Amino acid sequence: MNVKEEQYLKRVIKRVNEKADSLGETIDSNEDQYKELKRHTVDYKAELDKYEVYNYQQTMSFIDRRSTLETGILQKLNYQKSSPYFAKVGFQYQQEQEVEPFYIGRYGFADDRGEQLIYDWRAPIASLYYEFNLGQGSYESFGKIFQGNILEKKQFEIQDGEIQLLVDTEDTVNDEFLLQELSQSSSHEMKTIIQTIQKEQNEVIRNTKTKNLIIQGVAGSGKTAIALHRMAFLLYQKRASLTAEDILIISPNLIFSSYISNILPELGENDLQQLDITTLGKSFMEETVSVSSRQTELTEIIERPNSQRSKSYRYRDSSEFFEKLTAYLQQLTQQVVAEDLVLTQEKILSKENLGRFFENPRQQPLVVLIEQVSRRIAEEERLEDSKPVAAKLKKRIGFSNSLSAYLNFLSTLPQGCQGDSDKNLLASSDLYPYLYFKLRFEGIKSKQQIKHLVIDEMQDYSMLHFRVLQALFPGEKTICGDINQALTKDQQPFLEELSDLLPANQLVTFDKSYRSSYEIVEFAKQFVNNPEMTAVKRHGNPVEIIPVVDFPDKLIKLKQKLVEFQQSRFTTCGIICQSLQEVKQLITELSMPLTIINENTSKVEENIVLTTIQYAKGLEFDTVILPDIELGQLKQTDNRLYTSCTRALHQLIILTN
Ligand SMILES: Nc1ncnc2c1ncn2[C@@H]1O[C@H](COP(=O)(O)OP(=O)(O)OP(=O)(O)O)[C@@H](O)[C@H]1O
Repeated sequence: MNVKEEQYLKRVIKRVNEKADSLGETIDSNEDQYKELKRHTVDYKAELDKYEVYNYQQTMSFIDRRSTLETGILQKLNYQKSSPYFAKVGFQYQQEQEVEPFYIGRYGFADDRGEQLIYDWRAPIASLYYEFNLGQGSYESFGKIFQGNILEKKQFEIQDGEIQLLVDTEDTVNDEFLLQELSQSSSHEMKTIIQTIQKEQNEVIRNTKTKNLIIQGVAGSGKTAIALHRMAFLLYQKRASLTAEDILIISPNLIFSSYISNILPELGENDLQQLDITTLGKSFMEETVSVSSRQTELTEIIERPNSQRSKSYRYRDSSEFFEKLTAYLQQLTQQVVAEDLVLTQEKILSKENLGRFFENPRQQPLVVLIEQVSRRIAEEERLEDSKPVAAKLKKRIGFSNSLSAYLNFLSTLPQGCQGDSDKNLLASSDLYPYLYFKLRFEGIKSKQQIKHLVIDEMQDYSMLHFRVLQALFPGEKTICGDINQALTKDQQPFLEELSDLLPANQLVTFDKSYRSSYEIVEFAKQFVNNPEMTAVKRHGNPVEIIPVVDFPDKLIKLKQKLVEFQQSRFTTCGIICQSLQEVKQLITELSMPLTIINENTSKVEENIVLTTIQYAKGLEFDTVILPDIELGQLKQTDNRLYTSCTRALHQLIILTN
């Protein structure tokens, strides 16, 4: 029992309560005022002129907006009543005698007298907690560096207004706290990690300078968590110029979107917009053509990697495909300048001179370039109208729109690689190649005013995806993923290519895994070639490998494990299959409440989940069961097996044929 800290906590909670009570009263009186105004406008409808009505409406909308704001503040105060802060730093500024205490919490709090009793975890002063051990420390605020000595660091676990745990720590974040945090059971929603952000993670979260930040990290190293905390930090830091509407997250599927959707609201910010890559791509298409499902293509590539379809889909990610696409675009330009241009009966522009107009260092879209060139020719040759010139040049391309030109390009590809796009249905694997083509052919107007793009699971996108995204969203980006978790391809030159593509980038690498127990990380490491990967020293059960002889035997053993899970302290279990076929078989045989995750699943309702790695990636479960692994698979490198194993926090069970 630390009397001083108990007293401070009481004082803070008292002030929070006072503020919450007074705000509660204000909200109630706002509500009364709103109702009163509404009643008045209804009762006196016939007598009010249009200006009075307008005035009433304006006042009501103002009250409404104020109430929304105040209700948000009240929610934060209610949280603070129970758990106002989690850390304290005692800091002695250089050349000062006094040691000032700073308490750090999820939200900041100043009482009515303006005394800052709690600092938001994103405030500059909180860097002292995340970045420094006891001793010398500094932080930057408004461009000024404040230096001094950190003489005290405490970490708290406060629940229901009571101190449950209090430790003095010399380090940045105390290990005991981290381990306690990591040993908790998971839920189907991602949690905030503000209490235990690690030094190297903090540097990324607080990085405001890098335009394109790329985070390559081993499974469970906190990439997604960090990317989201970084957004919360930027929203706080740049609140005058950045709002939640300015940020867009590209997420791999619906279930992942729902898994991460509560982080920003928990941190007191509005939720961020999320879109999958196909929906985003489709929003840039003016044509009324449909686009097939990316998830169906991914399933084909994962489950039948050698089928002709898979080869054709994967071909679109290859450098050969990109070279052919670029060459085709060049050929179209060549066609435009291949012959002399008859301007009038007397005037002919030689093809050599025409060619000079078409030098294109700024890589303008071909159609735009033709229009510009036509205007220049008309000006130089004193023609009345540039349109007939443009029409003649466009005719030489042979296609009136990007889609027909792109479909023609597909027909020039080697047999078996042409794919199955047509004028009514574009294959998902053709969507971004097509958008790239369109960008270079007639251009795409960027509609969205997105200032920051977050791309998670970067390894599952091709360079063409990134080329298009960079062209459409030239602003800031946070891109994270793990090349060893690539679902569909060998990603060796991926990071180099990505770095070359994005200007002003910084690549950060994380090797420490926080999600899984030591035993699980050590086991999973054998499936990838990454000796750098390390685990937090949090021990758990050994990985269980259970041989099964046939399907009925498998069912018995699987059911038994599920019963054990239900009796354990764990709350979430993921059964991750190698194929959809296995999922289908298990659905009919496992007669118990479980949630099947597929393309359309947006919420997990049950504790047990049945799915494939395509949908489980990015997620996590206390217990993971892999029901259909061949013994031979355990002896070789395998991205998908690595990804599957690392979904587990505490327990990994593998049933082998
Ligand atoms: N500093 C931390 N303190 C507490 N928990 C952490 C910390 N860093 C990461 N974690 C936890 O580790 C788990 C993995 O985090 P996250 O999903 O962000 O990792 P990831 O690198 O995106 O994983 P993957 O690539 O395997 O999907 C989460 O449960 C997260 O809360």
